[in-house]
Amino acid sequence: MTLEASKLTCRRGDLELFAGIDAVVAAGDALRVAGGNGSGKTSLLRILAGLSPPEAGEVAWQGRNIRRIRDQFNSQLVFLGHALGVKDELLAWENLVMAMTLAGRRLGPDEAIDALEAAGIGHIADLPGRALSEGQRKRVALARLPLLFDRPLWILDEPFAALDVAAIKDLIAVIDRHLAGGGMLVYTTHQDVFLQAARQGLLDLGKTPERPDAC
Ligand SMILES: Nc1ncnc2c1ncn2[C@@H]1O[C@H](COP(=O)(O)OP(=O)(O)OP(=O)(O)O)[C@@H](O)[C@H]1O
Repeated sequence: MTLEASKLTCRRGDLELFAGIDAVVAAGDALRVAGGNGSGKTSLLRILAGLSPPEAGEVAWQGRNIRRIRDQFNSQLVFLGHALGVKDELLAWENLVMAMTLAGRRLGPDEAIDALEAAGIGHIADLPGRALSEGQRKRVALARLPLLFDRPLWILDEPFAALDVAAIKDLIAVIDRHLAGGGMLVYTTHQDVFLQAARQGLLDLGKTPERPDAC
């Protein structure tokens, strides 16, 4: 299994965020995308997940352009972006059911509550999204991960942000299990975290590019 990015260029208006980016992620690999605020990390992750088109270059899954195998690619992918998709009006367990439904999986209420308990947040299962703290919302969103070990490619934007020390440790354990089972991870973080993956890559986008007309 391989995700391969070739010569990716991303432009936002007049600003070229990055150009000529190459990356290969294979089974068991973790690739960290680093860089300053506004350097283009989220933009790159969205391109790798097929959510935005690159200005130039291509992303291939198993050697085929992801735009040509969209459904097949999506069935192999877990993407968790800044917008966690936790709805204010749904209870925490209902949010998990909804996330799994969107991933094409049926999850019953008891299974959802079990999954939240396993994630250490069973006590908030019956709270509506609007009553959750930022870290709790994040943990509700992350609770889908152990249910999706069979999806090889996880693309996670700032998964550790807003988590407390224990939750970070739990998430590292989930990710390590995913990678040990041949899963793949592309992620961003502003915190240093220590994963067990044998092969860990770093793609540093550097500082925020200056606008061409900046003085
Ligand atoms: N839809 C958009 N339209 C216009 N500009 C955008 C859009 N999305 C992002 N940008 C700009 O592109 C640049 C990179 O944004 P991006 O979110 O990829 O950065 P980042 O490296 O993830 O930043 P951070 O570390 O702050 O999360 C920023 O200057 C941002 O304002």
